[in-house]
Amino acid sequence: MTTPVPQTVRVSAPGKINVSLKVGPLRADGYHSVATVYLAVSLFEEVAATAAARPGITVRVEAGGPLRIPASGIPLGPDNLVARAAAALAGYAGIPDPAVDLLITKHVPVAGGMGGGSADAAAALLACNELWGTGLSAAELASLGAKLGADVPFALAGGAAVGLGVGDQLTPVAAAAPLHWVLVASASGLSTPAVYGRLDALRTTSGAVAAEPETADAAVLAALAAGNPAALAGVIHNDLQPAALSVSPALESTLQRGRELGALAGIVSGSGPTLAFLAADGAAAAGLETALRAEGHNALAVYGPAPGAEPAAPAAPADHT
Ligand SMILES: C[C@@](CO)(OP(=O)(O)O)[C@H](O)COP(=O)(O)OP(=O)(O)OC[C@H]1O[C@@H](n2ccc(N)nc2=O)[C@H](O)[C@@H]1O
Ligand SMILES: Nc1ncnc2c1ncn2[C@@H]1O[C@H](COP(=O)(O)OP(=O)(O)O)[C@@H](O)[C@H]1O
Repeated sequence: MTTPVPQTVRVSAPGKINVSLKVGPLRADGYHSVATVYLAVSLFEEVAATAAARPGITVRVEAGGPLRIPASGIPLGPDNLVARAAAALAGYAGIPDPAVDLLITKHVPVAGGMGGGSADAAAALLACNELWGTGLSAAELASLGAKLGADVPFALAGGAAVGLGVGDQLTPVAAAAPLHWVLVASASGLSTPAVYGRLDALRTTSGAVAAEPETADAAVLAALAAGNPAALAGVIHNDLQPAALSVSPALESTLQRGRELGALAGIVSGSGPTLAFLAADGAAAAGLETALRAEGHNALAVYGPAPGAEPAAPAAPADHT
């Protein structure tokens, strides 16, 4: 008996926040070395890869989800990270004429500082690896992913991890208990290179000399390992935050408001503009989500760590009762 070849493979992959992000000086290659602590959160992208009748890689996007993400700003051609992921895998595995339709179900804010495009790339790598039976190992997928974006290896891995290098050199770290957060999405995104560039400019203006970040913040790792949100609240830190606030000053008042409404701490997620507020527990996060929504913010309670890229749960059967 032969094993049936799957026609569609669906994979989910998480968005992330950086609970700690130290950024070094601008390097000659245009990147910055970082020492970050990533946390995958329970807001997932999904990519469905379907075998196509004719050669070519096509991309469609279904937007929406609890944060009502619009599809605008997402390229649908070969620049989309899922198309680049499929092409990279086909090139590596020696598939000359890949034929696949890729459907992204978008839940993570676009250009939001939560690595949504990286999650899509990670999901596409895993889905095409399964669809084409190419059998790449997790390490091979991570290495292909790192060429697509610094955050892609973490979207494959999920959980909580220290990221060194440009964020792609990962070491998983322990998290004793789920941490509860409330995300606040913005109506428009911020460009990651522009926010890194603003950080360089702010440092030049102030005369601050950035150190090469060599290790992740030990106090952050201890608070994660202990599952202690109150301790974590005192030490979460993002070197890109002043730059994101400088590009988008309106974020400051929302950060302030989240704290007034009971968040233990608030931070810009990655290069922003999504904000992440840390809550004491799940009930506090639900209350904060309600309070922020009542004031017109696009807020969502999530938890982390969450799993990395994995086969998506099958759709719930239709209820015929
Ligand atoms: C800031 C962070 C924090 O995790 O995430 P986001 O806020 O984008 O989600 C990452 O460093 C972003 O990772 P990612 O979005 O995958 O970056 P890439 O596509 O590889 O790079 C886009 C551009 O950002 C800048 N970049 C990125 C990573 C890095 N360590 N240093 C940089 O200077 C470079 O200008 C680069 O050309
Ligand atoms: N699948 C994708 N989803 C979102 N953005 C994508 C995708 N493919 C390419 N992009 C481009 O990458 C940019 C940043 O993507 P995204 O990962 O959403 O943001 P961030 O780096 O802030 O986490 C977008 O503005 C868009 O131009």
